[in-house]
Amino acid sequence: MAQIHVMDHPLILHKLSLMRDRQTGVKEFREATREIAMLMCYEATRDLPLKEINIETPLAHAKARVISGKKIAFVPILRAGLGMIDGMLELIPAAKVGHLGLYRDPDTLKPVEYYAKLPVDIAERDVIVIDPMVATGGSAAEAISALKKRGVKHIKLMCLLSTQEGLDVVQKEHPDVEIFTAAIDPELNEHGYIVPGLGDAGDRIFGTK
Ligand SMILES: O=P(O)(O)OC[C@H]1O[C@H](OP(=O)(O)OP(=O)(O)O)[C@H](O)[C@@H]1O
Ligand SMILES: O=c1cc[nH]c(=O)[nH]1
Ligand SMILES: [Mg+2]
Repeated sequence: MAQIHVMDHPLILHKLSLMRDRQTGVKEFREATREIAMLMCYEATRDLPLKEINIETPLAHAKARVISGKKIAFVPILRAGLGMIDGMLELIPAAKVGHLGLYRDPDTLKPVEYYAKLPVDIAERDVIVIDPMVATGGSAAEAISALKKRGVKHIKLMCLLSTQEGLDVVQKEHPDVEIFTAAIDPELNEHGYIVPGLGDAGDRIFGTK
């Protein structure tokens, strides 16, 4: 079973608390989403392979390490995952971006796919799926399945808030996927919202409620 990494960095936890606060407006919520995504991208890319190259510093020859050309793609789950993409791209600007549109049916809470546009070479890329919320886990599991169907072999999942029950669903279907979450909250309410959570991430990022 691949690991679940729960963040403990004070900057991440501080910004996450800002996001939880109902008083936090769209601008600050969006900024915090972007910033946490950037900080978590740093954690999730610790295993990127390096190679040694020869360079000239102003003083001497040196052997220096650079990332060895790994092909990466980020796949935000629409809509809310879009709030995390700019922060990720600030760290890895050359990454390709695929989009998967899923919404949760409000009655069944099951994910419904409505859009998919992925890089043509997605099967050759290491993919990080991003979505601020893993509640029942249905959307994340479905997104990962959609990528595997298209031949993707190496997938990580990055979210801000999750529940243990949602993570269990993802891990059961996809034991190979390493997961990064800023926090794990205690429960889901009867509408499938994470409690205490932060509300509807998509609505708070885009100001739709
Ligand atoms: O783990 P689950 O129970 O599947 O729930 C999580 C999903 O719910 C939210 O999306 P939503 O359906 O609200 O769509 P939106 O991003 O367009 O608001 C969230 O961004 C996840 O994609
Ligand atoms: O708490 C939740 C659960 C699903 N989607 C959200 O945006 N928030
Ligand atoms: Mg939503």
